[in-house]
Parts: sequence; C-alpha cells; structure tokens
Amino acid sequence: MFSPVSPCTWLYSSFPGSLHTPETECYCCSFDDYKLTTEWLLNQTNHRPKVAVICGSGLGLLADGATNKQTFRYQDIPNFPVSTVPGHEGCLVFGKIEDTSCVFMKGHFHLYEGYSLCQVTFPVRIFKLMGVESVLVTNASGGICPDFKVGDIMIIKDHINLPGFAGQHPLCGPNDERFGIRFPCMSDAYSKDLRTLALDVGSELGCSHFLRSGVYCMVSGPNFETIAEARMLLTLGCDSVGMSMVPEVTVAKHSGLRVLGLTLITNKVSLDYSREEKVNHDEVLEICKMRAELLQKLVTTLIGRCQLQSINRH
Ligand SMILES: O=P(O)(O)O[C@@H]1C[C@H](O)[C@@H](CO)O1
Ligand SMILES: Nc1nc2[nH]cnc2c(=O)[nH]1
Repeated sequence: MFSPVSPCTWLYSSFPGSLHTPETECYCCSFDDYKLTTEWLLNQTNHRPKVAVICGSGLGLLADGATNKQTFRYQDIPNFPVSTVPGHEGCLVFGKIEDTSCVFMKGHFHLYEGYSLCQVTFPVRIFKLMGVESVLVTNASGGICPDFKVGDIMIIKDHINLPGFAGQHPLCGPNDERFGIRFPCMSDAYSKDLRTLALDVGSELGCSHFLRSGVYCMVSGPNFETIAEARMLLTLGCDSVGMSMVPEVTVAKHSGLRVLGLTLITNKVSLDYSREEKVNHDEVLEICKMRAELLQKLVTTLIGRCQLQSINRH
C-alpha cells in the first residue's frame, strides 16, 4: 500500500500537495500529511501514548523494558522516513511502562542523511497529534567539557542550535498555529521538573557519579569535529557535541510538549593536536552498548515516576 521512502525522494513522492517544490525550496509538510499518518497509527494500535522516547544511536534497547509491545517498521508507516544509519533499527514500538502508555522510536533521523528538518522532526508532530505530553530524547555525543568521562550521561539543561544559526531550522517556513506560535520561547526548552526527577532517579540508582548536567551543541555532521572546531565549541560554553536532538526538541517545545534530553558521552572530543586517538562510529556504538542497560533502567524508572508525580499531566 505504502512504499518505503528514502531521504531524497520522500517529500516529492509522498506529499504531492506539500509546500516543498523545486520552485519554492520550502521544506514543509501540510497538516493533512501529519493527520494522515496519525490516523493510520491510531487505527493500527489501541495504545494511546502519553510519553514518547526517541532513541539515538545504539540506544534502541531502551524500548525493551516496555510490556504489551506492538511494533511498526518505519517503511510500513505512511509518510515516515526510514533509518539509514547503523545502530538505528528503524521501528516504532508502542508499549507500557507500568501504567504509562509509551511510544519508542528505535532510531531517528539526521540532517547528514539528506533529510530535511521537516522530515527529521516529522515523528514529533505525529506524537503531539496522538496525545503525547512528554518527550524523552536520547542520543550519543562527544564530551567537550574536560571533566567529562566516556560513559557519562549528561542531562541536557540547554542547547546551542548551530545549524539554526545558518538557517537550517525546523520551524523555518510558514507557521502552522495548530502546532504552536510563530516565535516560540526556547529559554526553558528542557523541563526543570523532569531534569530534577532525572537527577533524583539517577541518585537512587547509584549513578550520580556519572550523571552530569550541561549544554549540548548540535552540528550537522557527518564528520566529527576538527580540533579548531572543538576548541571553538569549548569557548562557546558547550559541554558536549552531537549530530541530532535539537530539531526534535525545538519542534516538541514549539508544540507545548514537555522535554527531557539525555546524551551519552561516547568519546572525548580532541582539543589537543598531540592527541593520538581518533573517534569513529563503531566506538560510539560500543559505548552505547555498554551503557544501554543502565540507561534503560534510568528511563523506565523515570517514566514510572513521572506518572506517580503527575508530571505528565498539565
Ligand atoms: O543518533 P545519534 O545522534 O545518537 O548518533 C550519533 C551522532 C551520529 O549520528 C553518530 C556518530 O557516531 O552517532
Ligand atoms: N559531532 C559529534 N557527534 C558525536 N556523536 C558521538 N560522538 C560525537 C562527537 O564527538 N562529535
């Protein structure tokens, strides 16, 4: 019925009525496009998720703690992009953590794959229309802060949207007021309540010694940083750097969703020309594998606790 869609053909083939045409160069999806996918999913599942978990590189295991699971491959969901990066399984899993209905994205999308930011953030608006209230975004990143160690988990308190400075911003284009306002405030993108809860839960689970808090910077990738770029990011006040998360967080915040961002420090970013180690994606996946079980415990405990504390409810 629906064919899988790749980064380059996706918008033209799936959205004949969309605003993105070669003439306009405007990368937007129409409200009807979001509605179609939402209705398709609501017809396929009885789950009505309140929490969405976006799993970054190698972190798909976060869904394993859920019960009553129902899985859809991205390629079978109308209008959904497909994952092209190793470590991103490419499926949507509905399930329950204790009494909370959740949806997990096992794999997400990146600018460097050739997707537009409208495609990268497409699932977030689907979650909003499905009734999700809180989004927990995870990914892998390199540690800039000299104190950070490989395997640390950083609770994101703020971000720098570097692609956004250059006009690569998911909210560019006509604003649809049904999602949010034209000029959203981003000074409180990451919920303080959820950050505090994450710290509390982390301490209960005995992982305070590698739980950090800091500023995350998004770059487009796909190359890892040069030394000069890494030094610039340190000067700008960044604690870690990665290639995802910020577009999803921005769109989630725009539509009034509560956001928690957790980034796993998979490597230390080189700030020194004499450093011999070279970062690579296999190393990133290896560290994700090492920390996946603990992150899963953190995420499932957090979600259970959210429900108890009614943080999901407005
Ligand atoms: O999907 P995330 O942001 O977790 O993946 C990170 C950034 C790149 O996609 C990749 C680099 O190894 O890992
Ligand atoms: N940009 C960037 N992304 C990453 N993802 C995981 N590690 C890194 C890193 O060092 N730099």
